Amino acid sequence: MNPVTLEHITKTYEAGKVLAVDDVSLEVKEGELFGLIGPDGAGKTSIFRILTTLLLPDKGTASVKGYDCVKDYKAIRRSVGYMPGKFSLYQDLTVSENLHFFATLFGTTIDANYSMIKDIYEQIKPFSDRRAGRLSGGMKQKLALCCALIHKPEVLFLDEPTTGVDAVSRKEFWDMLQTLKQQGITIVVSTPYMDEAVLCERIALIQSGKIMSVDTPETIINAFPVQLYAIKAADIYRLLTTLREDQTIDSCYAFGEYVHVTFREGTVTDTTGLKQRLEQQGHRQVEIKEISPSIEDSFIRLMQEKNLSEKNSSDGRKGDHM
Ligand SMILES: Nc1ncnc2c1ncn2[C@@H]1O[C@H](COP(=O)(O)OP(=O)(O)OP(=O)(O)O)[C@@H](O)[C@H]1O
Repeated sequence: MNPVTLEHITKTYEAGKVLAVDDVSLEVKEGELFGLIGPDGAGKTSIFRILTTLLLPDKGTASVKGYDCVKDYKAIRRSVGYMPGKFSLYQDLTVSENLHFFATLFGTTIDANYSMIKDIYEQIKPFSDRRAGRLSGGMKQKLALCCALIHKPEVLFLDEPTTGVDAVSRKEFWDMLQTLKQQGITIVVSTPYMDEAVLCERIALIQSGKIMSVDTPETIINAFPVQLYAIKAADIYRLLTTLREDQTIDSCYAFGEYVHVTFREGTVTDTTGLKQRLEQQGHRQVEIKEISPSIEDSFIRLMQEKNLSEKNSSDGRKGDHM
């Protein structure tokens, strides 16, 4: 049996008014580094809290290591490690006091499981007498990871561990996850940073509580159905407005210094013609090139398709009442 499963999990708040998780089914495989990728409010934390038994689902079933997330909550709490999104350690306790505290809570000692945290703890050891509240973001994150690992969990849940952390610490953190994975721990990690998706073996793209796609990052990228273009001009904002009005263009959105564009199905993709039209409309330094999509492009495409199908089904329902 897969170590993490969700079957038709739904979670609402405020007496059903806020739909946070919408009929989600997922399986995470043994020893996998699995990413839950989505923006703020997508439902990632709600899913983590259900899997770590801190929240009850409205509907559906979930299990971790074969234990039911509702009935077997005690067994789950013993066998998982959880690093919540918000910094969860005791700010007034020192680094070593925090670690001792979490070890004691799980009925173990730092010495007993030191091999588990050694590589990470060695990096914060020089600050072992410093209060957690006075550590840098990257250090706090390393300490939180040590505390989540101190009882040798079989499954590790990390909710947005790199949010608000500098680029170097983010890189170091992902290197640590790769090392932990090699020790056989199943890791489920969430992030709003699309560039981190490619560091996972498989990912689920989540938006408004719905899973839009689950696969390897590579397969999701390869499934992008059309050719993508990047267009640049001296005035990027005016370029975006012009492109939105162009009848041949299906979608366009700002992406760094470029606008990413796909053409409508059935239209002849004439980039030379488009360049000329843009220049005739006063755009300067126009550049158009074919590019390969990134996970972020795939996410945007899936989101647009989801919105369109929801709109069509809602229009259909309205039509039924007429
Ligand atoms: N206790 C709550 N009461 C009401 N609404 C909530 C509550 N917790 C979460 N929500 C709402 O549920 C939706 C999903 O939130 P959730 O925290 O699970 O998403 P997330 O992807 O983890 O985003 P974030 O990073 O912002 O926490 C959001 O619309 C959020 O505002």
